Amino acid sequence: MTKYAHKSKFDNKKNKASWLTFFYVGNTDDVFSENIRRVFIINLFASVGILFTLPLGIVSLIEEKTVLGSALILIAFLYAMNHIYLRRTHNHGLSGNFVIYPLYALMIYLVYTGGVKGTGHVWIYCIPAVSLFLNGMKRGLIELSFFTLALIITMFFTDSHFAEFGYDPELKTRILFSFIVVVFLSGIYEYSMSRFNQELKETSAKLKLVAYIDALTELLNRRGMLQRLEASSYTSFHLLLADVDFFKSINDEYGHDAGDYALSQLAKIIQVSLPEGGLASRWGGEEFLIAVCDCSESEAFSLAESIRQDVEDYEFEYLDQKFRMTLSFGVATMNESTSLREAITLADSRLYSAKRAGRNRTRKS
Ligand SMILES: Nc1nc2c(ncn2[C@@H]2O[C@H](COP(=O)(O)OP(=O)(O)OP(=O)(O)O)[C@@H](O)[C@H]2O)c(=O)[nH]1
Repeated sequence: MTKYAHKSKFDNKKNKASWLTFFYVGNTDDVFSENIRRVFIINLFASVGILFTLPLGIVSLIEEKTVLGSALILIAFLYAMNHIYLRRTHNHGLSGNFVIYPLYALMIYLVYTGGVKGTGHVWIYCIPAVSLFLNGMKRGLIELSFFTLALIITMFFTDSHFAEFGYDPELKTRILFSFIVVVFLSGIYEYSMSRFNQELKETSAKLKLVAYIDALTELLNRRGMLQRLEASSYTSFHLLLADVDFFKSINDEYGHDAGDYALSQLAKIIQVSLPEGGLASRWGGEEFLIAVCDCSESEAFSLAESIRQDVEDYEFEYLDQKFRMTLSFGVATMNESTSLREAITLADSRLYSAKRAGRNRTRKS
């Protein structure tokens, strides 16, 4: 029979955020969601942005490059504001745009002016990774194509300050090609990462299914049932605990495969008898737990009796063997005065009492 000594894993489980998550994301219980991951990474990008633009902006101002210095400090300020906004709202779509578009503009500006001592162009290589991450493959590649076009126009068709720093004329072409190579490599990386993430999601969905569904009967398993019952908003429902009578002798007489087949047929009989909103689970080897709500105790008792009768009348056929089975039921109610665990224990002891009274019967007291 059933033992309920252990506490469910689902009791009072909370995902606690680390201080780093708190710094980048703010208060959240949902640390592992895709949404929060994006918020975290955008703010991480933004803080890296601040870390570079603020000191470079100050240096530029000291060197009396007023426009460049002001632009860098303005970007650092906007990123800091964005951080606060994102922490509060978690609206990563808008914030992502807010990070990437000023970044495109800043990079083109740095290439055009040469930045500090003609080194402005070395920063453009951070663009592909940030753009692909924030926009995804498709939109990222489209935006990177436009950025590359803007880069070509700036370097080859404008009166940029490139030549003023005494670079070899070949450098522009090399910058362009090396940038395209970085776009290409970042694209491959992003593609393999998104494939990996997709596979991870599918595997996690499959694992969840295996963790909560019984493979033989395709009903909820005990863990799945407990999770659903504990998460339920109903403050009262009825539990019908069923156990196959003398199931060992079915196995012994007709074989284990016939026993398996009988259990899966039994699950179907139970499933079709369930009223709307009812839940059925394979609670243990040859035990099934049914939960029904929005009905009276006597209706719950009648449901148990009707399933019991259906099973008694059903002839199981496995290969050329025919056999019959019966069920014993224990029925109990969970409500304000009886907790879920107490109701399960009560249903279990009533089932035991039905067994002792001769089996193939339902006990509700
Ligand atoms: N075929 C099959 N048998 C199972 C499965 N799970 C448990 N069993 C068998 O179910 C039987 C349960 O036997 P018991 O607990 O002695 O109970 P019973 O024979 O049903 O007798 P009562 O419950 O006292 O009426 C055992 O022989 C288990 O091997 C399963 O998944 N498939």
